[in-house]
Amino acid sequence: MQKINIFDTTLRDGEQSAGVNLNLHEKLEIAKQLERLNVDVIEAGFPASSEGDFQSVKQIADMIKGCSVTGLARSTKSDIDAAWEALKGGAEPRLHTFIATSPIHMTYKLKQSPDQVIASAVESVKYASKFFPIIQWSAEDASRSDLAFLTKIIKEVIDAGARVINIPDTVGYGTPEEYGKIFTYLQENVPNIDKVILSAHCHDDLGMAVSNSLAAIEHGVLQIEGTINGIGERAGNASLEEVAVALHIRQDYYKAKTRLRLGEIKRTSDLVSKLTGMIIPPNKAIIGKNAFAHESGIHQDGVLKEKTTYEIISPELVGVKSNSMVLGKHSGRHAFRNRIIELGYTLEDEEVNRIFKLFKTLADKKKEITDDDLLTLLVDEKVTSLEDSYQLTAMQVQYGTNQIPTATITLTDRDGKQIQEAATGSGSVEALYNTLERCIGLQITLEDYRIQSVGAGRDALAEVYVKIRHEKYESSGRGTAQDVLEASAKAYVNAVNRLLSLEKNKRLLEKVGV
Ligand SMILES: CC(=O)SCCNC(=O)CCNC(=O)[C@H](O)C(C)(C)COP(=O)(O)OP(=O)(O)OC[C@H]1O[C@@H](n2cnc3c(N)ncnc32)[C@H](O)[C@@H]1OP(=O)(O)O
Ligand SMILES: CC(C)C(=O)C(=O)O
Repeated sequence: MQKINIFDTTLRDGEQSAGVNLNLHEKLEIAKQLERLNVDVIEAGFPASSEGDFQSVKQIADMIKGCSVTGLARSTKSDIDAAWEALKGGAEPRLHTFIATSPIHMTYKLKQSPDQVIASAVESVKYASKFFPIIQWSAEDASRSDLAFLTKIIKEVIDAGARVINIPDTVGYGTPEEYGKIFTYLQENVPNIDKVILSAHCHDDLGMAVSNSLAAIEHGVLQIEGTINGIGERAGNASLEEVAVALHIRQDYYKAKTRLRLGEIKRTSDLVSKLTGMIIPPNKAIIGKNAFAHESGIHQDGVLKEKTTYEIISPELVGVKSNSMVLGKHSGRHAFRNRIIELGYTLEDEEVNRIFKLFKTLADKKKEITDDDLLTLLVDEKVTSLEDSYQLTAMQVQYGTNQIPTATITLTDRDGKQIQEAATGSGSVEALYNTLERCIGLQITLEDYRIQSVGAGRDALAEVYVKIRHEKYESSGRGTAQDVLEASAKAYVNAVNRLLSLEKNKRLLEKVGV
C-alpha cells in the first residue's frame, strides 16, 4: 500500500477564505487538533505577510512536535528570512517557497521573463538551503504553464536543493485526466525528478479539487495538499477528509493510504467550522449532517435489512458517535470530565472547574447538554483572549409589536470602567448594534450576520456570526448563548475585540481610548 503524505494548509490557504480571520488562540487550537488528526505537515501561515501571521507560525512551530510545520514565502530573501525566524525553533523546519510559472502570471503579475523567473526561483531555493533542511518549491499556476518550461525550471530548482515539488492547480482549471498527465510528463522528462517527492495542490473552482487530487495519486504523487472542510481562496481547496476517506474506502482501487486518524475527522471539521464561521452544508460529503441520514422508505428498508445496501462509510469511521450517557443538570464532575476527554480535550483542573460552572449554568436552562453544546463551551473558553478590550456585562432589550425596539447595554472595558448606553432600532438586533456602536464610539458597518442553532430542540443554543467594518478595517466575530439576542450582542463585541486586537489596528485602540 503506497503511503500518501497529507500537507494541511487550513491555516494558510484556508485562512485566505473571504471573511475568515483567525486569531492566535484559534490557530493554536486548530494546530493542536491537526496534530491529533496526524497530518504530516501543517502550513501554519505566511510569516512575512504580517506580525500576527509571523507570531502564529512561530508559536505553532515551537509547540507542535508530532509533525512538520511550514510557512509560505515568495521568491524573496526577506520572505525567506521571516520564515526562518518563525520556523527555526520547530521540530522539523520546512520552507514552502513559490513563484508563478504560467505565461499569464509571468507577463501580467510578475512582469518577468521566463528566464528571470528561473533565476529568481533558483536563487531563492539556494538561499533557503543555507537555513532549511527541507524546501518545498511550488510552481504557482502550474496547470496553465507550458510543460517544457515547467520541466526546465523544476530541473533547476531540484539542482538548487528543493526536496518537494508542488504542482498547483491554482485556479482550479485542470480536469482529472489533464492534471494527472502533467505528473506523468514530469516524471518522464525531468532528469533529476527521482530526488524529490511530487505534491498536488488543487482548488475547487470547477468542483474538481478532490477528483484532481485523486488523479494525481494515480499518476505517482506522494503528497496531497488541502484543507479541512475544503475551505480556502475563492471556491476553496481539496477537502482533506474527502481525499483520505476516499483512499480508505477505495483501497482496492487506489492502493494508497494516509496516516490520518480518521476517527478525528468529525472533531477537526467541527472545530474548524466553529472557529472560521464557515458553516458546513448538510449535504457535504463525509462530514455534512445528512452524510449518514437515510430519508426515503426504500433506503431505510434496505439499511434496516443490511447497512451496506446504502451505507459505504460507517459514521464511526470518521468519529460521528451517538452517546448513551446524557449530560444534564444532575451530572457531576466525573461524567463531565470523561466526556471532555472523549471530545479530545485535555484540561487543567482549574479549567475543568471553570467550564464545569458554565456547564451547570447552561444545564439549569437546558434539559440535555449535547456534545455540540459542550464543544461550544470548550472552544469559547479556550480561545477567549485575556486581552479583550470590552466585556458584555449586561443587556436589556424592549420589543413589542407597537413599540420602537430599544436596547440598554453595559460594557466593561479593560480597565474595569463601565460604559452604559441606550439606543433604538427598527428591530431588536439593530437596536442592540446601535447601542453597542455608541458604547464603543466607532462608526461600524455590519457587513454580514448569520445565525444557526447548535444542535436540535427548542432549547438549542443560538450561534451568531457577524462581519463588521470600520473604515478600511474588517473583522468577524462569533457569539453563542441560549438567547438569540445575547448571542448577537456577544458576536458583535467579539468582532470589535478582534478588530482592536490586531497589531496593525493600534491606531483604533487610541481612537476609542482603551
Ligand atoms: C496562490 C497563493 O495562494 S499565493 C499566497 C497568497 N497569499 C497572500 O497573498 C496572503 C498574504 N499576502 C500579503 O499579506 C501581502 O500580499 C504581502 C505582504 C505578501 C505583500 O504585500 P505588498 O508588498 O503590499 O504587495 P502586493 O500584495 O500588493 O503585491 C504582491 C507583490 O509580490 C509579487 N509577487 C507575487 N508572487 C511572488 C513571488 N512568488 N515571488 C516574488 N514576488 C512575488 C507581485 O508581483 C507584487 O510585486 P510588485 O509590488 O512588485 O508588483
Ligand atoms: C502557493 C501555492 C501553493 C498556492 O497556494 C496555489 O498555487 O494555489
